[in-house]
Amino acid sequence: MRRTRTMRLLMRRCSRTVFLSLALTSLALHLLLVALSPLVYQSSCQLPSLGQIHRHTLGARALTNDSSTGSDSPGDRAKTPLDIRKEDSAKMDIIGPQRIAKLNATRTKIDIEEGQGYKNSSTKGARPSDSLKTGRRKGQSGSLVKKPNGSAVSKLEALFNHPLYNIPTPPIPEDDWLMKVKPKPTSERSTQMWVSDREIDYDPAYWNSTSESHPPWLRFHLGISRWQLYPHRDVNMEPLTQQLSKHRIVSAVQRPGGTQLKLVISFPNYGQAMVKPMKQERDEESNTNLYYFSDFERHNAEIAAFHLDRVLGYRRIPPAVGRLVDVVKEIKDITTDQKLAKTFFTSPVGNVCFYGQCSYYCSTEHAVCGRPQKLEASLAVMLPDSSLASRHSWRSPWRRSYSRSKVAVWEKDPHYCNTVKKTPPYDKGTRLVDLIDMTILDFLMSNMDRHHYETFEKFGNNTFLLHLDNGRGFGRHSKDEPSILAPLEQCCKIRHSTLLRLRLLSQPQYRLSDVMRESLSHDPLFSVAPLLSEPHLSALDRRLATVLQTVRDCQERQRSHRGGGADEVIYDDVSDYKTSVTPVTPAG
Ligand SMILES: Nc1ncnc2c1ncn2[C@@H]1O[C@H](COP(=O)(O)OP(=O)(O)OP(=O)(O)O)[C@@H](O)[C@H]1O
Ligand SMILES: [Mn+2]
Repeated sequence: MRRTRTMRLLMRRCSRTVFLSLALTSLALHLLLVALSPLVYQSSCQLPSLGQIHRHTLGARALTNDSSTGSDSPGDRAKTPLDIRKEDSAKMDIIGPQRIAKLNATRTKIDIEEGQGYKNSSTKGARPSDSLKTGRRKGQSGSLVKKPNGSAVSKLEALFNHPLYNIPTPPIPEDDWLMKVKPKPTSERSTQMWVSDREIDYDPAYWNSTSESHPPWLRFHLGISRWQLYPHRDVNMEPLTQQLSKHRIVSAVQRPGGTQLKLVISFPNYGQAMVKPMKQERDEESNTNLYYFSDFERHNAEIAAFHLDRVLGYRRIPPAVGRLVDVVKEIKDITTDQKLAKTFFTSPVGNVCFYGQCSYYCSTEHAVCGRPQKLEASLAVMLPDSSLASRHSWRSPWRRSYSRSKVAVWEKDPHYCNTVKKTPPYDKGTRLVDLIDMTILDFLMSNMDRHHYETFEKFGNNTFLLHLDNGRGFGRHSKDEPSILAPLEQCCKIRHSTLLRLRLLSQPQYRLSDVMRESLSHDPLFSVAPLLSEPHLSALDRRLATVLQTVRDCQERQRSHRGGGADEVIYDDVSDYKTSVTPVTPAG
């Protein structure tokens, strides 16, 4: 009896040991698995390419769940593109042919009426955009409107709450995201162990599959889709712009290519930005004797263009913010670019200046100068490197001649659009109306320099157009440039969703100049001076009226030529809402 009991006791102890060791082995295996599968970011390539961009390697250390990049504010940890991918992205407002096709299956009723931004139950109580503060600021003065419940709301919030900016959409298919997060094959681990000698300047990168561990610039990259650069009410916008304007700059080099001086700077979390320095005072108008191709690039135009693009509901310009850069501490002292370093000097009044190397205005006479060291600049978040997401550059069919004597074909041939319409990629899909969207943006800011536009190659011809390089906008407020509208005038086509938003912006309760003033008041440089002077803001309203008049003229011409029938001027991208959409009528 006693022996049997001892045996049973021994057996129990033995099996406990076996279970314990099994559990320990399993735990160890799990830990090993976690350690060997850091998650990286890829489109066609993977994180090593990211390492190439920054001349550093990161992924090998992305082994832990520790999100201590030391830079993200608690607000960063809200909903991110990755989270959005996982959940129903019903709040994302992207108008594209594919999406519209899908909408046929998911008919949604929204009620768009003149001045009835709160009628849609789905947007009732919607949070104001995270990138917009609710507090009243100087730039908001006179821009408050009454909600149906009597409380006041800013015009910009009212605009962004409007159903036209909150069209429910089905989830975005996996292939419609520009970048992917996927487990990194373990074999590449060793290549990522290389450590740069300037490592000390950068934060350790503990990134994994959880979006909270990603820095805002990476979240921005992961949030780019086939139809837009970032979603409406992007919770990442505030942390992203905060970092651009405040983060320590650890590297500054000249960006090669292009005609004018610009820099690429890097942050400790490996984020990068394209920097354009201030070259012209806000209230200065471009010299009328300068051709558009020899005009200065303006830092405030880059910033204002980003705001305008967002206000128009396009979201096709990379976020850009203003910053007072210390030209000594944040450029001269840290640059590894010898060519750039050589061009620094102190002006007769003691300001630190530099001019860099480029084909236009890179000389002592055109140097950019700090006061005495602080220089205003625009910082635009860099798109994913082309080794990760290649872009196609398209020559605009309405490109100007870039010659003092030649005239472009479109300037001589009023039927030029008939040729363009038959030419790929303008003969199919939304390319033509996308180009006209861009035309409207350019006319509003009077940018004559849109010689090219870009698209992400991954999405082929069926995608949005990137509106990069907006520095030559907002040069003159006292004059409009009707020739910029040539594509709209000659093709007489406009996206319905664009037209509806433009009409909304022409109404007093959403007035374009008011929402732009308010939007720009959130830029850090607002404390130095408003990004756009009042005459520039008024010019926006005047030009918007011209765009709407051009559309009406087109419709009138069409009616008189062909009689009644369908409206061929409007490209119908909102037909699914037609039953419930009451057209927004223009003011006046
Ligand atoms: N935010 C960005 N991220 C990545 N690349 C960018 C970004 N903005 C611009 N670029 C790229 O850099 C190139 C040069 O920038 P940009 O056009 O603004 O400068 P530029 O001096 O005006 O050039 P150009 O004289 O050719 O018009 C652009 O053609 C574009 O491909
Ligand atoms: Mn340019």
